[in-house]
Order: sequence, then C-alpha cells, then structure tokens
Amino acid sequence: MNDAPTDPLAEIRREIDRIDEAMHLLLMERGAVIDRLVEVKRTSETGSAFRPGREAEMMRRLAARHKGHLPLATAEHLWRTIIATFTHVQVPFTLHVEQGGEALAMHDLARFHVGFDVPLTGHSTPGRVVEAVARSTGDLGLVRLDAAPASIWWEGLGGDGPQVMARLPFFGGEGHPAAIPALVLARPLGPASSSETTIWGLADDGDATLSPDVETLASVTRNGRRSRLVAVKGDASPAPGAVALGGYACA
Ligand SMILES: O=C(O)C(=O)C[C@]1(C(=O)O)C=C[C@@H](O)C=C1
Repeated sequence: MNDAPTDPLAEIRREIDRIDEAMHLLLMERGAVIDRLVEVKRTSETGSAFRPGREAEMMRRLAARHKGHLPLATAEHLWRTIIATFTHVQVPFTLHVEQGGEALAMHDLARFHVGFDVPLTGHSTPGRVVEAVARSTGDLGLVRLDAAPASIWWEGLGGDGPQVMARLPFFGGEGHPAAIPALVLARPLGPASSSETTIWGLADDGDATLSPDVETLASVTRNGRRSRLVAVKGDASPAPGAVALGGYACA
C-alpha cells in the first residue's frame, strides 16, 4: 500500500491541466464544426460571415448561465474573440475603427470584441469609417456614439450601403473594461441582422417632438436644420420621412 501523502497543490494543478486540455480540445473541435458550417452557410450572398442576431442570442445565453468568480466581461471577451476569429476564418475582413477622439478606448473596444486575428484600420472620423465599409464587401466598422458629433456621419448609411448592425457595449455595467458607447456597421446582411431595435435618421427644423420611447443617439444642427440619429424598439417609423439605417439586438 502506498501511503505517501499527496501534494494538494500538485493535485489542484492536475485538475487545472485537465480543464485546460478539455477547453483546448473543445475549441479545436469547434473549429472543425465551423468547417462544416462553411459548407452549408450561404455566406456568398452577403460576402460576410457576421451574424449579429445569432451572436446576440449566444451572448444572452452566456450571461444567463454565468456564475462564480470569473467576471462576466472576461467570459464575454473570450467568446467574442472566439466568435470573431471564426467569423474571420470563414471570410476574412477588416474592422475599420473610428479613432478621432477616445482613440485608446476605441482600440480597446475593438480588441475586446474581435481579439487579435482580425486586422484593424484606424480612421480619423466616423464618415471615413462609413466610406471604408461602403467600399468593401464584408468589412465591419466601429464608430463612437457621440451625442453631438462634428458631422452628420449617418448620412452615408442605409440602402445598399453600410447599416447599423450592433450597439456596444452589449452588457456594459459598472466596471466594464470596454464600455465606450459605439455602433457596429456592415453592408446589408439580410435576415442575419436584427431589428429588435431599429435605427433611424431624421431631419426637421428643430420643432418636431418625438414620442418618449424614441432614444436620440446623436444630433447635429446646421443652419436651423436638425438631423438626428434615433433608436426605437420594434420597427415602427418614429416620424414621417425617417429613413431606416439598421437595427440591433440588446442584452
Ligand atoms: O452561426 C454562424 O453563422 C457562424 O458563422 C458561427 C459564429 C460562431 O463562431 O459561433 C461565427 C460568426 C457569426 O457571427 C455567428 C456565429
């Protein structure tokens, strides 16, 4: 009989190694499943593998089962990195990031969401991000949600051009490491996008009032003409003449 005392630290480390190996094996297995997904998914229709509605569902489930010491933001970052990496594996893309003001926070937000396999290109204004996404087939854009921006940058959204696909931070909350408010842009993705909340652009002479459930995200007044970017739950137009500019799912 071997009655040598077991080293509790060595035992715990063996447990950690077992868990790490299982996680690594599962991640590699996930990669093989993605290979099968590529064959059945009709990515060629949009030129992008990004599926924001599906990602929102996955994030909600992640939050619902989350407990213990690991911060939810860390779990979110790990999964965002995994998902973005597998999005890039399916169809390579660049993330165009507005880095005019708050450049460091925007860079952190980008890396929090896409990890390090997705290349980033910085742009000095949101308008340049919109143009870069418009010129691409499947690139994504990240623009800061500034309530009083220097330009009506959303004039470049809509139609066949870039649209709003997600709003960040998805969870946010106290102490979130990447909480700068921003919008994710992409060329139209068809049914892969979400319109739980829709985004609209509208202009008036400064006299139109909107219903209280309309959230104004940004507003610019020029020569007495006010242009606003607004968000509304559901898909009902907030005002006559409002132009739909995308939509997103919330946590
Ligand atoms: O479900 C898909 O369509 C996928 O491409 C898979 C996956 C993932 O890695 O889970 C990757 C990209 C999408 O944005 C959503 C999810």
